[in-house]
Order: sequence, then C-alpha cells, then structure tokens
Amino acid sequence: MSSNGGPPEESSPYLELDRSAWAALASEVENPLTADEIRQLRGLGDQLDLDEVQQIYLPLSKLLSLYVESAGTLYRHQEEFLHQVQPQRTPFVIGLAGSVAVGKSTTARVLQQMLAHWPEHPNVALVTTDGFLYPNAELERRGLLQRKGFPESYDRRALLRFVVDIKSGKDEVEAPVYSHLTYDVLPDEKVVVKRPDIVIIEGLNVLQPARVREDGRTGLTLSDFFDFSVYVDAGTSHIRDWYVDRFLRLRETAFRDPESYFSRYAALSHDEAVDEARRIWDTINGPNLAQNVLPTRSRATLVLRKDRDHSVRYVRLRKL
Ligand SMILES: Nc1ncnc2c1ncn2[C@@H]1O[C@H](COP(=O)(O)OP(=O)(O)O)[C@@H](O)[C@H]1O
Ligand SMILES: CC(C)(COP(=O)(O)O)[C@@H](O)C(=O)NCCC(=O)O
Repeated sequence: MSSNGGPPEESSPYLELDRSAWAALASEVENPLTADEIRQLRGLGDQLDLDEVQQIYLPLSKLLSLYVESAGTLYRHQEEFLHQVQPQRTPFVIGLAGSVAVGKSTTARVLQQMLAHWPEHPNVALVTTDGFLYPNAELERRGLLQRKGFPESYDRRALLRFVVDIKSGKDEVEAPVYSHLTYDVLPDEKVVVKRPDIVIIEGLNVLQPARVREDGRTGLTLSDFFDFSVYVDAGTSHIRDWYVDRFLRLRETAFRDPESYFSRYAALSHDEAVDEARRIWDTINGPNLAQNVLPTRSRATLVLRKDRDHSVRYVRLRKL
C-alpha cells in the first residue's frame, strides 16, 4: 500500500502509510495507557496526547509485539531443527535513533510502557546511549568537548560490548548513566539490565554503520544486534525550532537549578537565550544531524515522520 492508497511501490523496499491509514490499524487494539500515564511520559516540548498515543503508538507497539512473537516462533523452530535445547532465548533488541530534540526519549518511554502491558513480554528495559559518552574530562583530553553527540564522543567499544552481552544472553548487563543536569557521565551510577524480554536502546547514533578498522577490515556495529529499529524523523528546520523552544523552557525550569551545568543560561534574556540555543544547534547538533544521524535513516526498519506540530504524518516500514 502506498500513502496515497495506490498500488504497492515496486521501486522501493519500503511501505509508506499516511497517518490515516496507519491510525486505522488501531481500531481493534485496546490502548493500555491512561491519560494520566501519558502525561507522565511526555518529554519537555512534546505534543503527546491521547490521540497520538492511540493513533500512532498503539499500532506501532502492536506491530513490534508481532515481531517479538515471531522471533519467539523462529527460536522454537530453530531449536527443533538443531535437535537440541538452546540456551534461553536472548532479549529482543530495538534500536531507536533520531536527532537531538526530535522526541526520541518520549517515543522510547511510550513504547516501553505499551510493550510492557502485553503479557507475552512484560519486562521491557530502556537504555539511552548518552551513558556511553566519554566523561567531559576525557572529551576535553581528546579535543571533543564541542562535539558531544558525534560518533567519536562515545566509547563505541563499550557500547558494542553492552549489546553483545545482551545478545549473548548474559543474565545481568550494566550500563553507565549520563546526567543532563551536570552535563556529564555520573561516575558512581549504573543502570542494571536483568534478563529483560525486550531492550530498547535509544540514542543519536545507534544506527551508525560499522567503522573500517586500521587493518582495512570492517568491524561489527551496534545495529548488527538489533532485531528491529525505529528512526524518529522530522524536517531539520522544525527540529531546530523545537530545540530552541525547549532551550527556552529549560531556561525557566532545569537551568534554574544551581547544580545545573547550564545555570548561567537562566540569567539570559529571551533574545540572548534564542541566540545561544541557535549557536549551539548550528555548531554542534545541526552539523551532527546532517553529517552523522540523518544518513542512517534509511537503515531503520521503520521511520516515524513528524510534522511541524510534532504529530506523526506518515510511517515508512521495510517490506518483508
Ligand atoms: N540541558 C538539559 N537539561 C535537562 N534536560 C535536558 C537537557 N537537554 C535535554 N534534556 C532532556 O533529555 C532528554 C533527551 O533529549 P535529546 O537527547 O535531545 O533527545 P530527544 O529530544 O530526541 O528525546 C529529553 O527528555 C530532554 O527534555
Ligand atoms: C546527550 C546527547 C549527546 C544525546 O545523547 P544520546 O542519548 O542520544 O546518545 C545530547 O542530548 C546532548 O546533550 N548534546 C550536547 C550538545 C551540547 O554540547 O550542548
């Protein structure tokens, strides 16, 4: 089906469903979240309401649930075929990518909550890749403080190890934790992932292709271990506006905390804050989106494309 309801597009490996075609899929699925739960999930600046959850995220969580179930069926068939009892099935891993300020964390939290409501896979873990950023002191040593969020600002080997451990079926896997308040990795905190059914790994660069090593070989990359991936997408000028709006709101909330690395921004006038947010976008997050994040979009299994008002306009899905 194409977005205009016409015949399948044979020149593309994707199906595209416009909002109404996608939303129509929701009619037979019961929404497991209450309006109150949705309010609690909403990220700063996100226009997430009951309609959006019902029309977009409900079908998405149902589709994901289908994928998880069929991975389970495949696991059992493989076990029969190999005539042996395999170790316990490994968690189903979902990668969630997209720009700074596009609303990844809200999408990830909604999916986590919704997927956990299905009895087949109640234990859904969510890990953000920011914990794998090098600490500020190390970024400074490497001359990367102004490139936070670029692929090279992460400990990619540790991140890959983390996913490999999950897909090896390790009982407990730990990840480091980042604080937006201190703008640094928290040295003494860890998040522990214990035998989940599903793990959502959310971050700017989760769909980066493998790097070519010095010996000319191509290594493994995170997405080699993903069972499904989602790219949250929107026009770059909209995302820039959302970033600036969020910066203005943070100036009145989080930046007021004296502990905040950004507390000096709380004193800026409205116009100065807009200029500063645009400067950060135009020097760091915008170039990172253009050079590193956006080029990975076509690697995703599914793309959620948002409009200026943050609502999803269409969904693009890999054909099977
Ligand atoms: N300086 C900051 N202070 C406090 N919270 C922040 C700051 N920057 C971003 N956040 C919050 O961190 C989360 C992740 O933001 P981001 O990496 O831009 O991804 P996204 O907007 O796609 O979720 C969001 O919930 C956002 O509101
Ligand atoms: C922490 C982030 C790099 C996002 O990390 P992610 O969880 O996507 O890996 C980003 O939200 C951020 O704060 N970028 C910093 C841009 C700046 O230096 O202000």
